[in-house]
Amino acid sequence: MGDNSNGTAPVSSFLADKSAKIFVAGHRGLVGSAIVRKLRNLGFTNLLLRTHSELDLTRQNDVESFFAAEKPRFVILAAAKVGGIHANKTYPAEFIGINLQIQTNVIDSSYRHGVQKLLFLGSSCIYPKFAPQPIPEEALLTSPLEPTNEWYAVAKIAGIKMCQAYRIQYDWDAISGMPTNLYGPNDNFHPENSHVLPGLMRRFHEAKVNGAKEVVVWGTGSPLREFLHVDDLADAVVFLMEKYSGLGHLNVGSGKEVTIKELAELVKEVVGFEGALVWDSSKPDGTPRKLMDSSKLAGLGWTPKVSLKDGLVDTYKWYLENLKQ
Ligand SMILES: NC(=O)C1=CN([C@@H]2O[C@H](COP(=O)(O)OP(=O)(O)OC[C@H]3O[C@@H](n4cnc5c(N)ncnc54)[C@H](OP(=O)(O)O)[C@@H]3O)[C@@H](O)[C@H]2O)C=CC1
Ligand SMILES: C[C@H]1O[C@H](OP(=O)(O)OP(=O)(O)OC[C@H]2O[C@@H](n3cnc4c(=O)[nH]c(N)nc43)[C@H](O)[C@@H]2O)[C@@H](O)[C@@H](O)C1=O
Repeated sequence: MGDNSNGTAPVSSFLADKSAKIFVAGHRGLVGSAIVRKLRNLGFTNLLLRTHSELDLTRQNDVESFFAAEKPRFVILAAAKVGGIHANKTYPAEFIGINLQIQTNVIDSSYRHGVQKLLFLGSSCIYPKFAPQPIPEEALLTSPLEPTNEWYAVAKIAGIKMCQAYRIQYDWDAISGMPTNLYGPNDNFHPENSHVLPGLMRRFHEAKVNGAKEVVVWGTGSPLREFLHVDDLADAVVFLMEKYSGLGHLNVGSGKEVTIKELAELVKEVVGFEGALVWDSSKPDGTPRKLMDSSKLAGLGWTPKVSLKDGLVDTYKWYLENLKQ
């Protein structure tokens, strides 16, 4: 727990012991795989990893037995039911139910089995639909959520509150980071259920390969989104594990926003598709704008490094090398 003058710095170092056992939950996903890359690059040698089929985190007894047997020292919770606007709208029961189950099981078992520190990941969708921009952490629970993702957001808000409650009642070091929209290697490129960036990358790529004249893009193109490369997020996760032990959740963003129209033009250029964009305004826009205020994290000394253009080039390279066409 924090015992420094501002009460938010950890008492012991995360980076000091590279043999510490760290459970990265969701290690094959976009975020989990980037965290594993980062930890391995830093020299960590004792990562505890389980695939979904090896350990279903919605099963309380299995999670309990796993923690009892393995006793990790640190936990980074990057396992969740995740998806873009269409998936969130279509599968509300899964987005609230699975996420509540995973996070409740992992947070509670971590506490019960002596985990020294846990990091929970939420999302910028926890904030009200019409939050002030850029969105400060204090905007949480001040007005209604965006309906397309309220089920997921409610689960994520419960995760933040659970970490806070365990810190208050048990003096236990659980922290929460709220990333903005992420992208990068190992993203989900599903045509309907993905987020906008991988969804468009795949659609433009397939249109280029098939010689299509146009590509359909959802909504009006006017919503603004803030994107962060997942390698920057992984860097921020390690930074938070090392430097932060406060009660409040912290925003993790790039500080830069683009309209969906600008994003679509950029992805089109990176992929090299030369046809036209057609806007399908029957599809939802979602929240109009969600630029986060990440100045608290910046104040602790963390800054992102990857520009959107460089990140897109890197992601498209990964896509070409890794996806079965
Ligand atoms: N992607 C984004 O833009 C953003 C993500 N985040 C947060 O980051 C975290 C990770 O997201 P992301 O990496 O994008 O998601 P992914 O879908 O890429 O990865 C999620 C991981 O969780 C695993 N998982 C899901 N359900 C279970 C389960 N029941 N038991 C065990 N493992 C399970 C998945 O395994 P499998 O595939 O085998 O099911 C997968 O490895 C989430 O908490 C998300 O809210 C926050 C902001 C933005
Ligand atoms: C990270 C965050 O992600 C989700 O929120 P979102 O930001 O609205 O997610 P999105 O990436 O799916 O869409 C962004 C914008 O882009 C437009 N859009 C255009 N064309 C496509 C398209 O082809 N696919 C998608 N998915 N969107 C498209 C789309 O209509 C919307 O205006 C949350 O549900 C929640 O999961 C969460 O936390």
